[in-house]
Amino acid sequence: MVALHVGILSFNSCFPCLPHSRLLRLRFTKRKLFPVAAMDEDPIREWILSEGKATQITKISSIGGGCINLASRYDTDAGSFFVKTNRSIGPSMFEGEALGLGAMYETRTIRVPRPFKVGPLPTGGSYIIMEFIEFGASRGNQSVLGRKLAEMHKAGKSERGFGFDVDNTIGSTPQINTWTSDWIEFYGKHRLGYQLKLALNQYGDSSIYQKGQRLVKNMAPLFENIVIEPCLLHGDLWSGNISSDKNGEPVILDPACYYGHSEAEFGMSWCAGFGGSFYDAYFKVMPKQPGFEKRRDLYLLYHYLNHYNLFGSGYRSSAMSIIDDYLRMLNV
Ligand SMILES: Nc1ncnc2c1ncn2[C@@H]1O[C@H](COP(=O)(O)OP(=O)(O)OP(=O)(O)O)[C@@H](O)[C@H]1O
Repeated sequence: MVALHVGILSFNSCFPCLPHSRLLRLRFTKRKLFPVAAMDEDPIREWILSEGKATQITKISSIGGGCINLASRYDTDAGSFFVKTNRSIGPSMFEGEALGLGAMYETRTIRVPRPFKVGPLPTGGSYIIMEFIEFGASRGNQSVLGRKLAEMHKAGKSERGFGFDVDNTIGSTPQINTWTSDWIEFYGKHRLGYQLKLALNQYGDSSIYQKGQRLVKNMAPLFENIVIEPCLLHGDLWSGNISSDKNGEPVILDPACYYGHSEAEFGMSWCAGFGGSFYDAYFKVMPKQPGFEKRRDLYLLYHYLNHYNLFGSGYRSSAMSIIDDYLRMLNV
């Protein structure tokens, strides 16, 4: 198969009986019909065998676990690569993932797979190639995870405010990351407001929409007496996206990165199993801010609303009771 990537020679080996002139004609026709030349027909192989510095792909095996994309391991003489493909969605989703992984990788704090390449598949859809990580058996040490996550929050700073260079997705829901200088405005509009609008459009749920918007307009007192600096967040930190490498070092995967309030990172904590040692280690590096406890549910709310929008009414009551509690607490 490697030979397929070296143009006329490889063609020759596939059609050994054709006279040279016929071969050239065939090659020409093929190029005309398919502007993407043979070398580009499998851009994943092409990248691995060029910039990936491999001369041979020895094995390709599929990896289960993900819900949205097809995942594979490519073993080569230059090591292993992790590849995800999506047959219907264009490269923008993986570009968002690669930018997020790249930003986290650059902080040199917590381990994340290094992203290598994103592109379109010639048959439609897209792919991402990244560093393959050999996972260990355990979930890793909670206090190391807490410390390294806090180190990432501390190191990942933004000069453009809250947001990210591209929009990305949370699950399969679009996540809008328009740069905004004010956190309360960003969280109200692009996080809670976006999900509330989705619930209104999707389910006609005007009750949750109206109450939720009332909370958005009146939530400023929850942020009194704190300075909120934009920190690089993983954005979708739940147990399915947390692992450890074979040395027991924590690894975080599959991000929905943006620069936001550090506390928003705990919005998926209801599915993350963070224990006391995790939080103790985290707060040693990123001290707990006044009012942390009273904002906790506000950050869960975004993800409960997203689950309501993705998976239906089972999550509505959790979202609604958070909104009702805040409206009562704020007396609005
Ligand atoms: N860099 C990597 N190296 C090795 N294995 C990986 C790597 N990244 C992810 N995996 C494995 O592949 C599986 C699928 O990856 P991932 O969860 O990113 O897929 P996805 O379909 O994009 O995500 P999801 O459906 O969970 O949103 C994971 O459960 C994990 O076990």
